[in-house]
Amino acid sequence: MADQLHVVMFPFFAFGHVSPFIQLSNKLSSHGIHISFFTIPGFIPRVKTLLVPSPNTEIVPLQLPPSLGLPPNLAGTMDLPPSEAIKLITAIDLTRPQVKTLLSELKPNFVLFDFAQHWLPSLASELGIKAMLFSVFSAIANAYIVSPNRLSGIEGIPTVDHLLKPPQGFPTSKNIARDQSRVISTFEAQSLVFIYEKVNESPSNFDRVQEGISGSSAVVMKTSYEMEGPYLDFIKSQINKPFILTGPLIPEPPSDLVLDAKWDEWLARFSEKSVVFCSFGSETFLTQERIRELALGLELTGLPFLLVLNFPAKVNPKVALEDALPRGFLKRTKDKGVVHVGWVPQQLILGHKSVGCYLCHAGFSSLIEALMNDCQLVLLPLKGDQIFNSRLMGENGFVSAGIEVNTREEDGYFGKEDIFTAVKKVMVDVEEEPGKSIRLNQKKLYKFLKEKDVQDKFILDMIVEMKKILEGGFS
Ligand SMILES: O=c1ccn([C@@H]2O[C@H](COP(=O)(O)OP(=O)(O)O[C@H]3O[C@H](CO)[C@@H](O)[C@H](O)[C@H]3O)[C@@H](O)[C@H]2O)c(=O)[nH]1
Repeated sequence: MADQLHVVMFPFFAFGHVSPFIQLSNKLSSHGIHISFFTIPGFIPRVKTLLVPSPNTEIVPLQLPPSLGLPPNLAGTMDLPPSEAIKLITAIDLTRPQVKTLLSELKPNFVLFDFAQHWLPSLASELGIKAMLFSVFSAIANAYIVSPNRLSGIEGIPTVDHLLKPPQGFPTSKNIARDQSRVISTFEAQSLVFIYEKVNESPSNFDRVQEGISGSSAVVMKTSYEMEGPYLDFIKSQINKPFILTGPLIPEPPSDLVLDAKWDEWLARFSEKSVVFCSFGSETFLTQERIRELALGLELTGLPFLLVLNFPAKVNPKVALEDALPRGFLKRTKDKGVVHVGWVPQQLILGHKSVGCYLCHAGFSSLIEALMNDCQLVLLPLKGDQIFNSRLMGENGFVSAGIEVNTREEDGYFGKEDIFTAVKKVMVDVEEEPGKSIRLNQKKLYKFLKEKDVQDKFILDMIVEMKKILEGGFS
């Protein structure tokens, strides 16, 4: 089919990035778009369970160079100690010749790439292929962190003090601010500094994004006006490119449709919408102190809970968990709580009828998965974009469909009472404010996410925009 659009997907190889690229692939392939999905061997099993099988879709393995000593079956940053995560970016940079060969053979119309591959647009352009940066981050996070005017008037790497100030024109209202002038805390600003730092000769993530955007035919974002209107307007005012919004990309149900009996039976012991599911995505880890306070806070709520914890690579999870959990905790809570270490089928758990609340790090896909399953949100962001997702969704945010856990300005500390208070607001005190309004807003968003035609239109519009770009309607 000569007129079938062909799109190569080239995500950064961390699951939080691969996952939205898969969801977009599924939507596009269901509308007849041919998808070639680049991934590394360690990811193939997981990609296969989520990528809906279709004659329109193929997985294309990419080999990371062995010279960096990365594990051969690496499945993203979660398999690397945090200090080595940068190696994955370097390894992706080194795939450039391989990517060039693959793109010249595949001859797609478009390649969608991630924040790290700043070199991709020029390579694609040599081959007559259109490149588009697909940002898996929310507009609010993009607006605060990588808006081109972020570094205006700043010499060198921004400090925490610089990062405490939003870029000029960022839509702050007294609503979103932590106090009268600030959107984020000192602890949160500290987690952003690395984004602007060069590592050895490698460009900073900020510079990678700027270069990636500047070479793109359009910027593709996983969001919508309903969710992020003011932040989209701001980012559009800063970037002179067409924007394509994919909408929230409601995930297709995973192909292993059924929840393991082990989880299903345990969850089914509790009443409808009563269980607090608590997890932190694929690459966010809690310190021992945070684990202890979180566990005690969950116990205080008296609600049933499923707590999923993970630890950085090379840490012994059994030992780390034993050290972190309060003495006697597992015994005291054995009738109501489970603590699990390792991967869980998150979408299926959120979809279980007994799960009513999701306490999480505010990873963007995790938020959408919770909302589409009609779960209440308790937000405990720890770094980067999570902070802004949480401000967006939290009590005072534009969406205001969840509650943020109160944390300390200087070090992000929270105590068990902070967990208890936040959960109680959306799960117990539901006839009082703020729980009442938050639940109403959560329901509005749930309805928006469930409107199939509305969601489908984002993808139909995207296809129209892509055709326009090919016809020269856009640069
Ligand atoms: O045990 C697990 C853990 C995760 N997931 C899935 O993994 C995805 C995780 O998505 P998300 O929470 O958005 O991302 P993170 O894994 O936290 O990864 C990163 O990438 C996101 C961008 O997509 C950012 O928002 C996060 O801050 C960043 O940590 C979701 O589809 C989950 O369903 C599982 O199925 N099982």
